[in-house]
Amino acid sequence: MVKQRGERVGLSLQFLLFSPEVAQIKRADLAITQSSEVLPMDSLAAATAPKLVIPATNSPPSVQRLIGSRLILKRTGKKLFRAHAAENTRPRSAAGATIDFSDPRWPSRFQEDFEARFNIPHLTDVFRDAVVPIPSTFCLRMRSPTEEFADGYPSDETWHGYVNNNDRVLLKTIRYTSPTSAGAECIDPDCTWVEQWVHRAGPREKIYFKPEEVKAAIVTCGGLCPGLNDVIRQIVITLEIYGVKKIVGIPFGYRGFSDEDLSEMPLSRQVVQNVHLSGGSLLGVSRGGPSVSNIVDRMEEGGINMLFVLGGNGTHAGANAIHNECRKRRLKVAVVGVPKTIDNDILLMDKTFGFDTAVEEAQRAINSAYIEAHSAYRGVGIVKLMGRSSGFIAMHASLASGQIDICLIPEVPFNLHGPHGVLRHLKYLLETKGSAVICVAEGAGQDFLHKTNATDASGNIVLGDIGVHLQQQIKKYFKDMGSTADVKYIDPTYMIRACRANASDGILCTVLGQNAVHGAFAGYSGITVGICNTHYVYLPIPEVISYPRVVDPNSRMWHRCLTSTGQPDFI
Ligand SMILES: Nc1ncnc2c1ncn2[C@@H]1O[C@H](COP(=O)(O)OP(=O)(O)O)[C@@H](O)[C@H]1O
Ligand SMILES: O=P(O)(O)OC[C@H]1O[C@](O)(COP(=O)(O)O)[C@@H](O)[C@@H]1O
Ligand SMILES: [Mg+2]
Repeated sequence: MVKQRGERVGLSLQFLLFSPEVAQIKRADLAITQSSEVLPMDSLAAATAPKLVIPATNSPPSVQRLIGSRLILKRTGKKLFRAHAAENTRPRSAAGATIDFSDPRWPSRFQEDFEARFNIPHLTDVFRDAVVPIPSTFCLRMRSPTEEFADGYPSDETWHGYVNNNDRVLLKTIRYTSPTSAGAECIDPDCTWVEQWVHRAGPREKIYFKPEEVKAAIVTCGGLCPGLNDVIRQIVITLEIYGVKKIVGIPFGYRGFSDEDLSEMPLSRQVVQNVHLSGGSLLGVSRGGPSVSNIVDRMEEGGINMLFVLGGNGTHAGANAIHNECRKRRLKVAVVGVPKTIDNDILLMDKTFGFDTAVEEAQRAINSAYIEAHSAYRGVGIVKLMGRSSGFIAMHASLASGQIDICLIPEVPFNLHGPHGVLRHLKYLLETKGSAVICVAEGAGQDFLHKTNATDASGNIVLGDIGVHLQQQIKKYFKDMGSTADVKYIDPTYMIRACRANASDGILCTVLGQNAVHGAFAGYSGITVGICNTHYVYLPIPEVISYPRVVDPNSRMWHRCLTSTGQPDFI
């Protein structure tokens, strides 16, 4: 299972610098990750580009100057942490090789490493010359494909709609000139500009599958997310435009590959025509399921040679394992992912589909909580929104509504009690405004809750209900002081997740779904599609799932959220 690599612990800088752990790591190079976590450079996953590397020679005050006054220390487990810290080597490039910043060629070496990491696997890596491409059949000249391509493949060589295999998209677009600049993502202490290019998505002029030889399957895994049906629909429609006739849906996630009582669902334009008009997944979803080897057995038996996998981090880990297993068995199969996560917790992408819809739908719950709180005597509204380890929905929904007084997310530690706690601030709000509204992400404040260590079928930790806990604690706090608070708790999470996609997500789903099919026909496998800096790209799966994307507590966006709510630090 893909898990977060370590426990995150919020600490003040003062404490961080003098804690025993840091006494150790001060002798090693420190990496500041994109989410402002600090860890020894050596323990940074190969796939992780650090925001900033602080060489071991930097004194603590300069660390303070460089990264501001609040940090999250990532413990990778004490033993591992110390073992790495003791090694004290030079900063590593993104690919894991050490970087010697005194070597003037380090930027070009870093760039080469980056290119290698973001290279996207292709069928010809394994089959060399055995796979001969044909001109693309993706064109609009033949709208209703003739049976068996009796008149040859349709093609349109005059159409300038194909993407060149060498086209690239710039992954990072800001040239930071100082590591102290807001949100700075620097490789070295001087913030040297290094271009980081990734592969552009889109239809290619040459394709590596004959449409009549394709059997394509689509599977949707994990939890629901607005837009799943839109993506399914676009994949089916685009496959048909290429001329594919055998398209099936795998029912109920990876489980559909193994359960005897579940069978493939034939798909066509006719079947999917109106599916985007409702939420959920036409195919059904599930967590858990069979082993990768069982899945590939079933794919072999069923003759599936294109697999489109819609899901989050876990699903993509599965997709990558399926891709590797197919390679091991020398199967000419394209496995392409489409990231589905309402939490928006996949790395490197501007956003994932369903997120916009979730933020929009959350407005209704927030507005209701506001009205309840505002109309009650000393009213407090609480809205819990999804976000297992990432508070993007809560942050964006709070910002969009302008009705939230306190936003709590998993990335930013907080106290409930004490002079700087949430409860003390609530008291102040009730005294000054008469009411207050709290928006809390489901993964926030889990330390306050009883841990059961229970996991779901996919191995994800089952979270405690922070909304209920807040409600109880607020009531008790005011009762204990002989006062009162009228607390109303709204949990709209499943109502939000079950919505159909809004117009902007509908378009995102369309482009992602179409590009997934283009990627498969182009012969790529083990890739996923995403939007980076408004352009669509193909990324190798391991790069986007090495850890969940989280809100950077030092980011401009989180700061905007704080200025909007007017909340203090709760530490
Ligand atoms: N590391 C992994 N390798 C293979 N399959 C995995 C892995 N992690 C999760 N899965 C499978 O992926 C599916 C979805 O995972 P889950 O974590 O529930 O949702 P999501 O993909 O949204 O994160 C499940 O069927 C689960 O068994
Ligand atoms: O109740 P379920 O189905 O386990 O889903 C709850 C989870 O779904 C999510 O919205 C998204 O999770 P996935 O991306 O793994 O589907 C989480 O925020 C939440 O914890
Ligand atoms: Mg998950």
